[in-house]
Amino acid sequence: MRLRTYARPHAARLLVLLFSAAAAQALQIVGPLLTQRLIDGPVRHRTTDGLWVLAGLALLAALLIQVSDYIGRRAHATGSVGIETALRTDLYGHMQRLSLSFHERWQSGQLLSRATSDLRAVGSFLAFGSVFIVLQTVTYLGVSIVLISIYWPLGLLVTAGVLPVMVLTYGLSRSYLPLSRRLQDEVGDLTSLVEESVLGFRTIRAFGRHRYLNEKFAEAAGQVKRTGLAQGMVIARYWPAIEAVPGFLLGATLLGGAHAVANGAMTVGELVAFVGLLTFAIWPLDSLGWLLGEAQQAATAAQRVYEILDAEPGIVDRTPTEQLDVRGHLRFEDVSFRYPTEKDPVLQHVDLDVRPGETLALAGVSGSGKTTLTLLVDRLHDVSGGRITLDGVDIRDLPLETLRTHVSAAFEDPTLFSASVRENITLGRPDATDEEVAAALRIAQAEFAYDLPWGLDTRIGEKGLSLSGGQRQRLALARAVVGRPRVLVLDDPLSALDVETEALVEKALRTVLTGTTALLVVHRPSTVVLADRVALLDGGTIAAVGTHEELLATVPAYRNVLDATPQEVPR
Ligand SMILES: Nc1ncnc2c1ncn2[C@@H]1O[C@H](COP(=O)(O)OP(=O)(O)OP(=O)(O)O)[C@@H](O)[C@H]1O
Repeated sequence: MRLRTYARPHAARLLVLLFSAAAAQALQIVGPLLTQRLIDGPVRHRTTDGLWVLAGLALLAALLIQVSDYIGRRAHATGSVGIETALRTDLYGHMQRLSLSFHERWQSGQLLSRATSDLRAVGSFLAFGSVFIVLQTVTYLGVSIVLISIYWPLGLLVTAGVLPVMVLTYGLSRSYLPLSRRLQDEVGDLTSLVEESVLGFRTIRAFGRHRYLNEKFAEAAGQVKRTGLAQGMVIARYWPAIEAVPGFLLGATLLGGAHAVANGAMTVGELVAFVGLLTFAIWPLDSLGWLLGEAQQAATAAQRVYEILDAEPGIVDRTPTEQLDVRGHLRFEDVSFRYPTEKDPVLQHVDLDVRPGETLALAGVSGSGKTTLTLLVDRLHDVSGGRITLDGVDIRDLPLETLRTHVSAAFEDPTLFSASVRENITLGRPDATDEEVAAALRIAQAEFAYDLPWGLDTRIGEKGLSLSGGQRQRLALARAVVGRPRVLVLDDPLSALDVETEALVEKALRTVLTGTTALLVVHRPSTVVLADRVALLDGGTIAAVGTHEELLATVPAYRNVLDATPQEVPR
């Protein structure tokens, strides 16, 4: 019922499918009825009178069946693809709106299997199964009425045949549904495993763990097999019984029909027509069982899809205020944050005041909460307590788009997309000019991009040209600084650079940072020099704030944090 909104725009096509399929079914019934006329007419009276009319009608019926079939199949194909596309687009759009916490909680394989095989099951059922359930029910009822009108005792018997089929199908679905859900979840886990091994191929090879992973895969695949087999066993238990019903009906019809003909209650032609029509009643009976199974599969798939569609985006626009002319005054006021999956907060009572144009470095031992703090500025996570303001406005009261236009970020792990260099750089600012892109590349010391085979149009990222870790990081930095954002959040963006390139990037960054408010996660003394002040994080709270020299002189813990940094290289 919830999916009907997706079926509604295709209602016309579904109706065409329903009517053309109904017409085809009705025309099929003409065959046995013409046979009856043939046997009880020309055959019985050994004459050719009316033979050509009957033959012409049979030919016409056959032609019309082809035409309806063509129309029906066309309607089905366009409807099914349309519904699936609409659902897939919505699902993808919704996944993009969902918060970082959602994506951290869900395995990507589970999302993938929902967006592919589950959607396919739902789309195909909406455009095919649902229509045919209606159609087969109507056909069954229609044929039953014709059978009752030919010879009511046998007609009633055939009509009653639907009852055992329904009972058996209900039993089948009760055992089959939980297995079907389990199988779909297990396929999701298997997809995650495959994805992980593809992405982590280098690490797996380097550690010689491919055998271990093969075993893990075999175990997961074995589980999928066991569930698939269990499903097969359920079908094996119920299906022969369901199939036996039409067989029994045919036997009873032949026996009862022969009696009726012998007693003169039926003509031979009527018996032949009855048996011929019976096959049209058997097909809906058979397929109803199968269609109901499809319906159950689609219901499970839809349930899995709605688990994503029903997830709240979490981070949304709250009564947005009008657009700001952002100066870049960033304040953390008694900010605390707890990951939804954790009991204890990661950040507590964080008070920071970063003035417009100021660069504040965040230092602290690993796990002290530096990255988490940077994620709050872009609202990738929302604070659990306190507030963050930009020019005095709570960032939750700013439209997300405004906030993310003014706040730009580069993370430690530079993700590049399978697109051109230019598209990667202008990801957050599609309207950036060539000059702005060139300036960003200069600042990030990423001018190597011009020397790539197709310059800035060279495709990089997955299935694109391979770049070194340092090159990727420089492009990610260029992406962050393009168009001179008001607020810049950089999480150790120079970690993969050699000493010389780092010095060059730092020199160029200095010019950007003079006019930009920046939060800079630092791990080594060389990067700290870019900052006007440093905040030392310790166990999620601010332990000290001051200039690099002040902290070096007065806070022993600060000296330890920077000294302990493994990448520090004498310069
Ligand atoms: N998605 C998450 N869910 C739950 N806990 C998390 C999550 N991400 C980080 N944490 C925890 O939050 C704490 C702070 O992590 P964070 O990454 O902010 O530290 P960090 O100071 O940036 O560390 P590093 O210098 O190693 O990058 C850690 O204890 C970490 O285990």
